[in-house]
Amino acid sequence: MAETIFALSSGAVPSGVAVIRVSGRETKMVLEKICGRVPDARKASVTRLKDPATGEVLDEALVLFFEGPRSFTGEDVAELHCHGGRAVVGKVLSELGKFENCRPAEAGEFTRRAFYHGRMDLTEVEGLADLIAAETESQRKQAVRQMGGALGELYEGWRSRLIHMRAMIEADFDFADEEDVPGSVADEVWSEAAALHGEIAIHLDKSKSGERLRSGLQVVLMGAPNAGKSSLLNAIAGRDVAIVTEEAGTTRDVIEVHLDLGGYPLTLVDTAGLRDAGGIVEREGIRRAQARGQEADLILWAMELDGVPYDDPVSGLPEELREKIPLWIVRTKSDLVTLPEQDSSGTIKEISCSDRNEEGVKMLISALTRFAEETISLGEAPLATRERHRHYLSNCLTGLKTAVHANHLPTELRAEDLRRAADALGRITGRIDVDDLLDVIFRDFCIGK
Ligand SMILES: Nc1nc2c(ncn2[C@@H]2O[C@H](COP(=O)(O)OP(=O)(O)OP(=O)(O)O)[C@@H](O)[C@H]2O)c(=O)[nH]1
Ligand SMILES: [K+]
Ligand SMILES: [Mg+2]
Repeated sequence: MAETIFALSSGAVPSGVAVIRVSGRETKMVLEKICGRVPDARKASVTRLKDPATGEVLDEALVLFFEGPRSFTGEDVAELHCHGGRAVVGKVLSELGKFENCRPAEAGEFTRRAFYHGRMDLTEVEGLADLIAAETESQRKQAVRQMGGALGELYEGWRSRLIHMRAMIEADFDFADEEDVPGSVADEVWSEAAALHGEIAIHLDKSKSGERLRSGLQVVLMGAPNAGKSSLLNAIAGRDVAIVTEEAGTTRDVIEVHLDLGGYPLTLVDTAGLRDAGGIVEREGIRRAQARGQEADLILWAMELDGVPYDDPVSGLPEELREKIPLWIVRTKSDLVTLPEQDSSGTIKEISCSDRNEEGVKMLISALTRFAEETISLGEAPLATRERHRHYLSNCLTGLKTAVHANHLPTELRAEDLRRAADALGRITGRIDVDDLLDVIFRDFCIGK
């Protein structure tokens, strides 16, 4: 990391204040040249920024200096809080680019350096990315917890238990000839390994919750053409998102609305009405609708409320979706008929509403909010939040399981499985060779972070 990097780290200009961050070996030199001195570390000072060549004043800025390793990146870091005008920011950045060994930062490069200098583990890096992307209150909570190291600590704790187990086995091995006691240390280790397997399995089981919280629950509106799906989407979103007409087959594209329901993220998806007929475009729409249904956490099956008893309410829904995905029936256009409250199939939740009746829409929204709370409730324990975590957790479990059950194999081989299990956890936190992972993880970062 020979080069010093710089970037605009605050949002788009123009803005009231723009924060330009500098990190690397030349930071002090840069400060001397454009501020005239290196300010006291961690103390804000108002300073004139000057063009080092001509002495021309570029801006009056609030300058902060953090001496490495006590900084975000672990290197010397400066923050120049300039006025957020386009020309001001452009001029300061171009002056910084003129210094030798200084160049604009790449996306995520400040955080990458923080990781390299041991300021953050990989789960903390991911937590930071999630915090920046968080749109709802529950996403913010989960991200703050992960950025604070809760998930990394959990995994490092498990990993050190595994390392300890291996050490016990090796010690036992070394002394095997000397002491001839039945019921060796190894037996204890294997039962502890089995217990750890149980703990990790429970954690992995809950990981779907953490991932859903990051990406939002997927709720897909499906039903026959003209059932009133798009009208319902518009009513729930509170704005005119999808085209509504009396023509059957109006919607073709998959239309998404992102909702914040009581702090929980939920994506509501409108789709083409399902039917056999239709032209090329509509058939493609129907194919997309079904594909989207496959990924749903919940399908809302829209059908007109008509008072006619039905045997199979969801006869239009493909078989594979019915069996796999939770489903509610939403009886639409409830303003057109008045019916006594009817109990239908009993097992499927049924809600009546109409885009012309605020009460019905409110009922549906609160039912969806409860569904979100139940599906992705945040407990006390940190949750795995990414497919990447799930992948290595299952590798860890495989290693543990093999070690525990292979009592016909030599102890060295079983200890090797424990090592594999520990390494899998080390790859989640970044303690074990992760070079191949870094590009994927830092890809989501923006410039200046
Ligand atoms: N009276 C009444 N009419 C409704 C209601 N909801 C929808 N409609 C009407 O029903 C027709 C179809 O509504 P859409 O929302 O386009 O139905 P859709 O299910 O999205 O239809 P496709 O996209 O073609 O599959 C339109 O003429 C709407 O105005 C309702 O709650 N009450
Ligand atoms: K329609
Ligand atoms: Mg529609």
